[in-house]
Amino acid sequence: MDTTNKNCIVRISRYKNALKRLKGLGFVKVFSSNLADATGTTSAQVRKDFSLFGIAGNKRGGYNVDNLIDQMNRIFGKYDVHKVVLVGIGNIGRALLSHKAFQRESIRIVAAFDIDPNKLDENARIPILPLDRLESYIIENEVKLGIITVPALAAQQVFTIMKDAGIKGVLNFAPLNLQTKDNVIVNNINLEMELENLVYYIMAEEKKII
Ligand SMILES: NC(=O)c1ccc[n+]([C@@H]2O[C@H](COP(=O)([O-])OP(=O)(O)OC[C@H]3O[C@@H](n4cnc5c(N)ncnc54)[C@H](O)[C@@H]3O)[C@@H](O)[C@H]2O)c1
Repeated sequence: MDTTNKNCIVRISRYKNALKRLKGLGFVKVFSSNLADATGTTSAQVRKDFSLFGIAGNKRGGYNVDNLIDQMNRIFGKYDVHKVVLVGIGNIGRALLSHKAFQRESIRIVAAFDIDPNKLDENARIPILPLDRLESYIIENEVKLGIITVPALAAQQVFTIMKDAGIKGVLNFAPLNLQTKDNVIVNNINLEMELENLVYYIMAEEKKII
């Protein structure tokens, strides 16, 4: 996915969150200007993003909120169930496993894997299995998404197993950029970098240098 499309999908996600808020406030219709104000962009950008993703609606009379949310849910595949495997049951892995949204929504963690024999539990609500079963599990269950929450040193090895077994999208929490020449999308979540970024902007704002 190129950067333009990636930025656009991030904005669509923001529009969707804004729409949910506006719906909660009683809005039945919205204009592109409402969404632009709520997400810090311009009306022209909202309309451009909608056109790129084929989101239809009556521009002059306003867009129906429920209908927009429905169209965006389709873009994010909310009406299908997307199976996810998670590797590394440490602090972050456990937090993600117990996250309610992954239990009832369309994105569902179906199995977790670890190398530590003390952490395995085949009978848990989400089974925790040994790493050597990762490849066959992905293939047999046709899983397309993976989450990596192992230490940095182990992340590339885990990623290679996932990729070779057919995973197409990876959310990586380990602090390194995974190497891939294949058709796999990797989203790196680097919490330290994000915080550093925030610190910079707060400092810059205080000194009024941006
Ligand atoms: N904890 C944080 O606040 C935090 C913040 C930012 C980034 N991270 C990064 O996220 C990742 C996970 O962090 P954490 O705190 O949950 O780590 P953790 O040490 O608590 O857990 C890591 C887990 O991975 C397992 N593991 C190790 N090698 C493995 C392998 N080859 N295959 C399968 N499982 C393996 C371990 O047994 C352990 O259960 C790390 O890369 C860390 O740098 C963590």
